[in-house]
Amino acid sequence: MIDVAIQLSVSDGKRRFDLDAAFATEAPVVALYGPSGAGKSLTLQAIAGLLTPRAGHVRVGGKVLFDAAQSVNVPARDRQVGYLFQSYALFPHLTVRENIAFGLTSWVKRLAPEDARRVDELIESFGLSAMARSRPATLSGGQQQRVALARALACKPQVLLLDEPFAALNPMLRQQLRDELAAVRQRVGIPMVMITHDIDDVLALANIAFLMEGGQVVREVDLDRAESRERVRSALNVEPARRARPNEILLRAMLGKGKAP
Ligand SMILES: Nc1ncnc2c1ncn2[C@@H]1O[C@H](COP(=O)(O)OP(=O)(O)OP(=O)(O)O)[C@@H](O)[C@H]1O
Repeated sequence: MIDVAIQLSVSDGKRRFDLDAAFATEAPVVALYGPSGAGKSLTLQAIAGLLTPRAGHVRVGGKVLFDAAQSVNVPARDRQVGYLFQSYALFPHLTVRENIAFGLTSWVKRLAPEDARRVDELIESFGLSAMARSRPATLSGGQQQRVALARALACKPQVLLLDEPFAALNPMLRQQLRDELAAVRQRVGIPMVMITHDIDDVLALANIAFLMEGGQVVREVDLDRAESRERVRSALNVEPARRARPNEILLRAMLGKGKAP
């Protein structure tokens, strides 16, 4: 269960943005979808504890991570949240293995034997064994994404937050890594909240999509409902003129961004 209701404002002196976002769902894969500047990244940062809302709450899997009324604000490092940043944010001077192990170590704490085993398992299961001693700059985009994903999972998160997980990848690789991510989610069994601009990501991975606009959640589409599925499935039979991206046309219509065919 992910239950988010947050109000916060950010300002750089000249501009101010007010976020007032709320959504709650039992669905395992949640997409936050919407135009640039809608407040999706700020929402993810507030869930992770990187930003503190002035009001509201963040509850994940029955745990209260933030509740303004009850003065609860679990520090980011204790939230058990895995965060995959848009550009992966890998440390260029560390090897693949060191990157994955990073959150499990510190200046004073060396990698414990059980953590080292976990890191090695992740390296193996993400197909990174051959490059475990390489640095990120020598890896392909897809390999870098796998390292970032393995790093996000290393500290056994209770939820995985993904900010545009496929944005940096070419279209061919994107489909392959969507499949891999779906398989990883099945394997680790934790919920995911994913930001995306790409309708195909929503269709391939999400159980529910929340459309964000102007700092608010303005609509939800339950992709598990038979009716929604039927509309998406019927997209495959639309006339040739619309065949370029039929899924996009339909989902845009459902999310209120255009006309249904
Ligand atoms: N510190 C800040 N000061 C002022 N405005 C900010 C600050 N941080 C973010 N914003 C603004 O808040 C709005 C929402 O930002 P956010 O990054 O959440 O958008 P987004 O929906 O994730 O967009 P994108 O899809 O382009 O990443 C944007 O207009 C952004 O410019």
